[in-house]
Amino acid sequence: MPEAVETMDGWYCLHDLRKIDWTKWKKASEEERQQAVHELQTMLYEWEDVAEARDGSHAFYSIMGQKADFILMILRPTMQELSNIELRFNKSKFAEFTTPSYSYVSVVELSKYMSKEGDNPEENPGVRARLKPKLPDWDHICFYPMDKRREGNDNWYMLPMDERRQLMYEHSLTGRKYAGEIKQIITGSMGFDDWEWSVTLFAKDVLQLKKIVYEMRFDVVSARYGEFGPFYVGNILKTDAIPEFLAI
Ligand code: VOV
Repeated sequence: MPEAVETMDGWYCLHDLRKIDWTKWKKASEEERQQAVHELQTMLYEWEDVAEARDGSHAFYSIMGQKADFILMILRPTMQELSNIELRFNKSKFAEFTTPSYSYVSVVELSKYMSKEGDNPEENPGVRARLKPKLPDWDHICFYPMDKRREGNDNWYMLPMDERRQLMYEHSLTGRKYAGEIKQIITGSMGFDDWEWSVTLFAKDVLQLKKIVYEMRFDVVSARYGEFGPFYVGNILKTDAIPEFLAI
């Protein structure tokens, strides 16, 4: 029986994607709109303080196309805290003008494929920091869920550990070419949501998102074993810029 790789798990993660009901928003009174914007900004400023204290992190981006209007990605030490945030958002005035479009529940995950014999990566401060990451405030985000295939001869879960390790190593070489251009957060979601991992990429130059995903299609681990869910791409929505984003 192939051996399962050990994972290290960090902060819990919610990707919350919503649409804005622009018709309803336009029909609301100026006072209602102001209340909604103010509440939303207050929440985000509070979460910025949480991030400053290194008790969590979040990212807020507008989404291109018709699948959603914005994404809120939240990281917190416990699932309960994520739940409280979701509830608070749902009870806010602004939420009255939104409809859900997609959500994803997971936990920041690093695997031990690359660990050296006898090493305990959990003791490594760099590894510990990556399990509780500070999400970058780069201009663009790309989020998608994915699986590793389990079909006939293309069954990732039947490969021996050494073969999987080698394929992951090749994957990491492609990834390393994008150092400084792309920051990736991989979260595991087995038992939590419909796919096995979520991939969240941040880029300063939006084109680098297309380039890395394209190049990785040729890595065996993606070409042969990758299955992908819907892709979402967007632009940063800074808290101060929200009134302008929502202005009508
Ligand atoms: C930005 C670049 C980048 C870099 C440097 C990088 C490196 C690494 C390393 C070293 C490791 C293994 C150890 C660990 O850290 O877990 C991983 C792990 C993983 N990756 Fe990755 N990945 C990147 C980027 C990157 C992308 C763009 C994708 C999507 C693939 C695509 O085709 O769309 C991806 C996927 C994953 C997944 C799903 C896993 C977990 C798989 C598993 O079976 O456990 N990843 N990844």
